Amino acid sequence: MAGVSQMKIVNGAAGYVLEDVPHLTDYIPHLPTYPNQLQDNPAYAGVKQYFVNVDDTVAQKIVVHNSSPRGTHFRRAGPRQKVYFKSDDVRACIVTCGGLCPGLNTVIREIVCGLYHMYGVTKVLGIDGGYRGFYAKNTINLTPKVVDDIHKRGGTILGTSRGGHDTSKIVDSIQDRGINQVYIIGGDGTQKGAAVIYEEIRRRGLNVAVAGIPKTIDNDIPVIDRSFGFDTAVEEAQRAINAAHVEAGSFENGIGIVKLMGRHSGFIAMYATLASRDVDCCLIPESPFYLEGKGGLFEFIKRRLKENGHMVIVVAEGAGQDLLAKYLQSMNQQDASGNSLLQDVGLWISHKINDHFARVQKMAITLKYIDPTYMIRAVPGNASDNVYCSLLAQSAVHGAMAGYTGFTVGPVNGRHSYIPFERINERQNQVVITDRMWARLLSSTNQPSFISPRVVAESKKKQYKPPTQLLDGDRCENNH
Ligand SMILES: Nc1ncnc2c1ncn2[C@@H]1O[C@H](COP(=O)(O)OP(=O)(O)O)[C@@H](O)[C@H]1O
Ligand SMILES: O=P(O)(O)OC[C@H]1O[C@](O)(COP(=O)(O)O)[C@@H](O)[C@@H]1O
Ligand SMILES: [Mg+2]
Repeated sequence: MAGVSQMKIVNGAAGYVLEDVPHLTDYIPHLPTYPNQLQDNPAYAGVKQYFVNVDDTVAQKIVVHNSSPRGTHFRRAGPRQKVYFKSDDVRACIVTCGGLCPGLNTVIREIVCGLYHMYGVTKVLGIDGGYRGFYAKNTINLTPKVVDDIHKRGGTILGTSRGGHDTSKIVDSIQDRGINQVYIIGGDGTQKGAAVIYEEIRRRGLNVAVAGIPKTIDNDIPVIDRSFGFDTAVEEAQRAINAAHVEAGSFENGIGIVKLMGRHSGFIAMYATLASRDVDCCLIPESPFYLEGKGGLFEFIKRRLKENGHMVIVVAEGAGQDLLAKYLQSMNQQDASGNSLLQDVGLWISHKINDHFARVQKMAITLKYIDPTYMIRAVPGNASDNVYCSLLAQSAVHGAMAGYTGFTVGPVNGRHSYIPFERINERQNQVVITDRMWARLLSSTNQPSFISPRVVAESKKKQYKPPTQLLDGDRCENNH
């Protein structure tokens, strides 16, 4: 695209590649620097080598062979010895966009407290109601006192929205308010919005750092190990699965169906299934399935009911949409952000199962459908997500103070890194059904793979690789 800055790529020895993030000095040379005041902070005085070395980078792939090139790396997140902002000059703002996610308030809290306690920054504005809040709403002054206990609440104290991204109005507002650090918390759509905001800021030559913090319960953001809120959502989903199991187990031929969020990525359904062990079948968008005939869902349900007398099915909201489109008239509706609005696969599948067992099998079943929808995301972050959110927020603050911009922060193989927007926005993270994690799921539920033996044989013939090949998925959790 014309006018879009190029990703900074640095090549090194033995196939080393650094996919670097932009720095304010790339387009505003000779910016003054200041010593990082953290070096005088008693809390960090005892930390051996507290500052990150400017050359530290994080490898994207950590499973390598002796002949492998060193591969792609990202800049390591963390505090730098030199900063590019004087504390008194910083005017930061925080915005939350897209759907809710456990931990949003924790990230807000830790950005405010991180700026205040680590860097002495006192001017932090909250943008009310997502991107459109930049130009259509008032701002909120955020201080450590205001955010003190917000991490205990679900949602976002700033409010959020879909749609309403108007780049030039947003950047006008940033400029008019004298904001020089923009913290943008949101999912795949939001990070795309952050990338165009960064480009416009750069085009105008503004001394403004743009930092993205990836949020989504769907875990559909690539490169990073996982997105915050995902862990909490999987934990909350257990409650729905437990209820489905209890209900199903209490009736003869009981079937419990739980629909879980996951528009294009089935991570919540997959992890909730693996965690629960009560699930007999998990259906996700990445793995097409069919209902009738040999190897189909109906045949499997009949067998499981015969063996166990009851069963639990977990279905991700984006699963089977192609099947539904065949039966129902596709409405092709979109939300304000342009995300497609899905048909209710849970209701549809419940209806199909009821109908099949009544009409074709002439067998009495009791089916209970549970749709916890927003209950898995409108909750505060759990302990692990809260710690994770704090690290994300602090890494973002360190990056912006050090003059980095146009980046999303996140852990890559456990090490927090600054990742260029291009890499975050180029694709969606999805369950790789040829990776081991999905195989683990299949072996734990013993459900059909819904792939015919002929297709498996043909794809094996086509894609034969030596048995020691590295797996394709770039995320460690898929490849354990
Ligand atoms: N391609 C895009 N360019 C600019 N802004 C976008 C783009 N996609 C989405 N947005 C904006 O990002 C915000 C959040 O997007 P949405 O898809 O609703 O949620 P999420 O960020 O959680 O995926 C919305 O305000 C939307 O207008
Ligand atoms: O009803 P809403 O608010 O549009 O949210 C529904 C969608 O939000 C999600 O929870 C996650 O969406 P984002 O993280 O992309 O905002 C999806 O799983 C779900 O499809
Ligand atoms: Mg999204």
